[in-house]
Amino acid sequence: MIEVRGLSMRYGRTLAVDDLTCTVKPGLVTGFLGPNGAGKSTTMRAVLGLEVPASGEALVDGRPYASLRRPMRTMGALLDAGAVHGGRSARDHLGCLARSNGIDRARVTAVLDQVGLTDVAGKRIGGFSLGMKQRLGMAAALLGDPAVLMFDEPLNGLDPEGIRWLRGLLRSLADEGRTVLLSSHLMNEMALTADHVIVIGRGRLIADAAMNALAAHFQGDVLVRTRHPERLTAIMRAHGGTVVAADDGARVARSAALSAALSVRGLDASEIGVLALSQGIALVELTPRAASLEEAFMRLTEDSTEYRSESGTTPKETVR
Ligand SMILES: Nc1ncnc2c1ncn2[C@@H]1O[C@H](COP(=O)(O)OP(=O)(O)OP(=O)(O)O)[C@@H](O)[C@H]1O
Repeated sequence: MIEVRGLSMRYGRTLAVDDLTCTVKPGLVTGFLGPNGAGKSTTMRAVLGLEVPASGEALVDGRPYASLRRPMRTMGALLDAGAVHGGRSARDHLGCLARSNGIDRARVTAVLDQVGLTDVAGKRIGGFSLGMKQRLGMAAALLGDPAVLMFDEPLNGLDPEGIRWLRGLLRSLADEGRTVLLSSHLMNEMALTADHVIVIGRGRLIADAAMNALAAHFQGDVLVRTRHPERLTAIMRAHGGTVVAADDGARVARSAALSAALSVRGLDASEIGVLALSQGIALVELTPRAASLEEAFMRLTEDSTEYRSESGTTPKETVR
């Protein structure tokens, strides 16, 4: 388990992490999401004890990482896949790590196999692609067979096959009961990878929710096009619908040119159709629209920016 409690991190005048509290639980793949500069890497560095917090703390299995007796056996991390000695072979690199951490040499062979690098284990790391370096970084993180794993943007540089492989690996690690945290700034990628998401914006917690709860929270709307928007809006509101003018877009058919587009939430398409019929209102279009998680993410992180510009503070909105 990883616990972050009231963590704040500063770089000079920049408050990179602002009173962040969250828990990463075992048995789940947890996505750590936020736009560029949100504070994900800084939080991960704090978890590894690489930065000193301005306040608060980050604990791994109940203890600060720096105080762990055998850190690599408790937690494996990959922050920067490029930060390896290019002159060594993959096997030598892992062998050195194993030796200096008192880890059985047999683990080197095991993790090389686990990440699919056995065939190139004797080659110099300098000639590795970014995807291969990501796999090597994974191997190093797995070397101590730790119960907690943390990866910063591990999907970067992987081709589609590599991404599929990594998703399978993360799933199997979580299924073994390990704690798995990975960061990304791409919500759609995370939707296919994570069971749970922690979203931050400008260093503050925006959402901490199961992936399916987040998807349900951001259900899509129904696009309704009619020549009688006022009457239809009134009847839909009377029946619990939330109605706003919809973005008409550029692709309005000529037959719909005189109509207005409405975005409706709280009523489904069939309910809207029945209400329109009951009032004798013709509909030009009735389209349920699914919100992608990428949109949900944009809306979540936009909210934090909006509040900031209005009041100078960002609220802690936890979607549950
Ligand atoms: N070494 C540093 N010195 C000064 N400022 C820094 C340093 N590292 C990060 N920052 C600042 O702290 C904030 C958080 O950065 P961080 O790298 O943690 O965000 P991130 O969510 O990981 O972003 P990305 O997705 O771009 O990696 C940003 O405003 C960034 O400019």
